[in-house]
Amino acid sequence: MDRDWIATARTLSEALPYLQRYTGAVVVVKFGGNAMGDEEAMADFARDIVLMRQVGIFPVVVHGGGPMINEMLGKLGIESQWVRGKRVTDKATVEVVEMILSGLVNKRIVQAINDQGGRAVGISGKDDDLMVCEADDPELGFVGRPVEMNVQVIRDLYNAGMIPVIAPVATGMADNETFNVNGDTAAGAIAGALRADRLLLLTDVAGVKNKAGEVMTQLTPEDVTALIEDGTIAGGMIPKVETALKAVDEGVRAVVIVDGRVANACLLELFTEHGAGSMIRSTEPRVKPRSE
Ligand SMILES: Nc1ncnc2c1ncn2[C@@H]1O[C@H](COP(=O)(O)OP(=O)(O)O)[C@@H](O)[C@H]1O
Ligand SMILES: CC(=O)N[C@@H](CCC(=O)OP(=O)(O)O)C(=O)O
Repeated sequence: MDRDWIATARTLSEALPYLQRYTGAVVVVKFGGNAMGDEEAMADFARDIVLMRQVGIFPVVVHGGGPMINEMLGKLGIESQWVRGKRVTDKATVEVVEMILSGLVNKRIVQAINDQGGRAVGISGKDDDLMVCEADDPELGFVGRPVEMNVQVIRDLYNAGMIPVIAPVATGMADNETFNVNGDTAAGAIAGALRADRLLLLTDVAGVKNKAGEVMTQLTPEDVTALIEDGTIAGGMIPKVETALKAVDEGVRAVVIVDGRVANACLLELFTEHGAGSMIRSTEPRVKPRSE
């Protein structure tokens, strides 16, 4: 028993350099539907987020919810087609997407964080015109590509001690338009606009795998392009790596694709030497300072 307490104290002590490194850092965490799992996984994620805020990090949660959307569409007898990891979205589908993401999933995460003592506030890309989109591709219907980001609402929330939890649903340029945005795309656009220190993309695999099925701990933009071209990176992993490249290009220091099924995935990545998953980072020095 005594030994366990000693180990706990040592773990905390060893985390000191990482705690110091990340104080004041903005960390955007994309919580994918497949990583949400059961209540325990949700509570575990929520505890990590609250701990991050407690030690002086500004966590910003952007979530998905693809499996939950599928479940409701199934009940309604609506089928989805997928193109390059994105859901083809007609009018009926976008209504279900908004109900499930902004309603059910967003509030479930908010509640889980608040249950752990955090102060989560749930919004979508529509609130304060956070994310304004245009149609990504005519083939995809109401799938949005963010074209205008207004991230002040996020800064206002985290500077006031709150944890923003954001559903990837957005407004369009025209009145009454609603767009379904891929969760990874939304997280990348938000991280880019905030020039975040880290973007963690939580998913249900150990990282990006190469042809031999091994997890790659570091990836360059050239690796990513080659792996998409030869089909090694496919399906839902495509928007993730494309997001990572774009985010790094926009000034995010590093993007890490992390296994969200592992307990304390965020803490493992941020606060231990071990790190986790696949990292895509810029070798360029930061050009633009982050505005407060
Ligand atoms: N090269 C690859 N490495 C790892 N996963 C890959 C790769 N190519 C395709 N995938 C698939 O991408 C999936 C992750 O994307 P997705 O299902 O959209 O996750 P999430 O719901 O967490 O956002 C993995 O479960 C895996 O099946
Ligand atoms: C355009 C598009 O594909 N939107 C996604 C939004 C949810 C999402 O991204 O969920 P995950 O992160 O759980 O996959 C969808 O309709 O499923």
